Amino acid sequence: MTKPAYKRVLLKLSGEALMGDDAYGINRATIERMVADVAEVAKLGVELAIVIGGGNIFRGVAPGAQGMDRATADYMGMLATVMNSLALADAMRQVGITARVMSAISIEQVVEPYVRPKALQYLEEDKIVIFAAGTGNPFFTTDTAAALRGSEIGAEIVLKATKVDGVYSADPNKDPTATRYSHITFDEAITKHLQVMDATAFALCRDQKLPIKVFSIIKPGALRRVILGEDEGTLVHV
Ligand SMILES: Nc1ncnc2c1ncn2[C@@H]1O[C@H](COP(=O)(O)OP(=O)(O)OP(=O)(O)O)[C@@H](O)[C@H]1O
Ligand SMILES: O=c1ccn([C@@H]2O[C@H](COP(=O)(O)O)[C@@H](O)[C@H]2O)c(=O)[nH]1
Repeated sequence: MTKPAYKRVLLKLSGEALMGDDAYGINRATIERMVADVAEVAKLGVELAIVIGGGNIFRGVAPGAQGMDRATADYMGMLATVMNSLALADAMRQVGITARVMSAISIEQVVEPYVRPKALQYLEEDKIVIFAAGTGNPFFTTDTAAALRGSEIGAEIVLKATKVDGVYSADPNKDPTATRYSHITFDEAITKHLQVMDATAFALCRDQKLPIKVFSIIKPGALRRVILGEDEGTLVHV
């Protein structure tokens, strides 16, 4: 009998990874693979809330936003996460998973607003909750939204599913000599300026004593291994 190591988790899915090998946007095969991974762990009985990034469509700090008012660019980034959230929920629906998208910004004709008690109710009903539009505020990221919502819903851990298989001593995509940590404290990650997540997200999780696991969403079976508490990725802890 396989027993999950957690009862409730906040899964942060990389927006950038959604592109697959495409230049931008949502790659169909990639989103279907991500949903298959999620379906596999949902069956284990773990309550899942998801935050998805927007890097495959728009980032307020990207070169394409240069010259724009930062807050306006950030709202565009948040809307990009709404699109990804809707695509994710729809891909889940197609394989028989019930998901609810809740937005931090008000666009009620499209998606229901984020209301914490309602989100908790959905989780208790074993529905997957997808938190869209980040924190609802410019100058933040979806990593911080994951830390925030994870804290609000009483998740036991934030799982950052990204394109790299953990936290490295430097960006492994830029420095081939970078080495991977199996675990690292929040304070070390912040003082070493490790940019796999932003410092705001690290600081919030540290203050709330909410551990983070960074792992690869590309590696087959990695999400399941993380959920089962097996040795995978990097644990960031107090
Ligand atoms: N010390 C580090 N260890 C690991 N990855 C790092 C480090 N420093 C920078 N990175 C980079 O951080 C990236 C992951 O963070 P990023 O927020 O850019 O992406 P994401 O969360 O996967 O995408 P999105 O923001 O679209 O959801 C990795 O792909 C890696 O290139
Ligand atoms: O709380 C938030 C979350 C996101 N944004 C903007 O959206 C983009 C995309 O999010 P990523 O975390 O980079 O994938 C981000 O660059 C911001 O521009 C935001 O303003 N507030």
